[in-house]
Amino acid sequence: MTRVAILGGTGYTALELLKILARHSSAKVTAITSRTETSPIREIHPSLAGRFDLSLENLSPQQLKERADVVFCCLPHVASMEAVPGLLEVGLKVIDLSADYRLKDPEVYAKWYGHAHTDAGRLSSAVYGLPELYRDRIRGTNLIANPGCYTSTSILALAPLIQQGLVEPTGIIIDAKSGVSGAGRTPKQNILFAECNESFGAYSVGNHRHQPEIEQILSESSGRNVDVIFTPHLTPMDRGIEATIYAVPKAKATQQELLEVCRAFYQNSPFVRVVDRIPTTKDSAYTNFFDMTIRIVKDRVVILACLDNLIKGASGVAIQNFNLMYGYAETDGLL
Ligand SMILES: NC(=O)C1=CN([C@@H]2O[C@H](COP(=O)(O)OP(=O)(O)OC[C@H]3O[C@@H](n4cnc5c(N)ncnc54)[C@H](OP(=O)(O)O)[C@@H]3O)[C@@H](O)[C@H]2O)C=CC1
Ligand SMILES: CC(=O)N[C@@H](CCC(=O)OP(=O)(O)O)C(=O)O
Repeated sequence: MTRVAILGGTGYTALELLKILARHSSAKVTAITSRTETSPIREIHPSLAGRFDLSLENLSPQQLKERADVVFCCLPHVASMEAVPGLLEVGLKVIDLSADYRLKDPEVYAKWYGHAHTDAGRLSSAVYGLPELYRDRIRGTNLIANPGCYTSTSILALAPLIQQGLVEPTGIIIDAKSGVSGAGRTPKQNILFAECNESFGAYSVGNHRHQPEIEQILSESSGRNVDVIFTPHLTPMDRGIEATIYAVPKAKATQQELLEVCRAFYQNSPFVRVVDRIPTTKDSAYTNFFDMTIRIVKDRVVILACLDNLIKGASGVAIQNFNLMYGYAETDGLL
């Protein structure tokens, strides 16, 4: 059994992690933290009643080390890079769900997050936790930078065709839509029911922080200089992300040939489904699957992709990373 602690236990990603860990063959949750709450976890997340008896606690790194082997850090960015160094220093492994260790360049981080990086020395060694691209690196690391939800959708959709030189790496347009849980459980005005219900719109146009993350990972993994326009939208659903992506073809290939390239690329990836039909968010809701298809429309390749932002976009992929780090089956807890 691997002993697991969760930081930020009152939030949505923590809840999804706990639901998955409850059915994992080899993980035992031994601590769940909060800065302020001390209630039993079943009172904060009633769906966990009967599954976990733990209460929330405010624990130091040393106290966590006595109880756990690995920590899932479910804190907001900035708060996370304040917590992670202390956890690593006492010898814990860390899977960080925030954005704090995803970008390699601290200046790019400061520009997009509006905050100087306080643990910049670890950015080069943290491993980007997208198993479909970096399975081997994930196996040997102590610090996982778990990907963002829009980012996973966009990278998984584009990586095969960019790596194979089948679409131009520049001028790519990613038109993405997210359910409201993507914004977390911490209250904010734009996610109040009366603001977002029956309403739909774009936000952070041209300046969303997932744009440099998508470009960094697609460029690094393909060896090409990838440039995208990323436009996120908030849609009045609980959960799910859909991305419609437009790219210029670089070589002559039919729709079926492009689908076959993607199927071959993901043949050893149990959570990627390259399908013929157009996927919807309901197909992958509450699962760790990523669904994609391709159409050719006039002179563009159009990729359509969906995942559940809280599972494949956050807590599910975090468990995939945990499984790889500890040598468990990649699907443990997730099917
Ligand atoms: N929601 C999503 O779909 C996705 C989220 N992520 C990332 O995962 C992380 C967690 O997200 P999510 O669970 O949705 O967030 P929530 O807002 O639901 O929960 C975050 C938790 O962190 C704690 N917290 C809040 N502010 C601070 C702070 N300043 N210092 C320390 N702890 C704090 C809170 O717990 P308490 O107040 O009890 O201490 C809170 O419950 C974030 O970094 C997010 O960007 C990544 C991919 C997708
Ligand atoms: C709907 C919504 O608000 N979504 C969030 C993305 C959630 C996510 O993946 O966040 P991190 O990259 O910070 O971990 C946003 O646009 O900020």
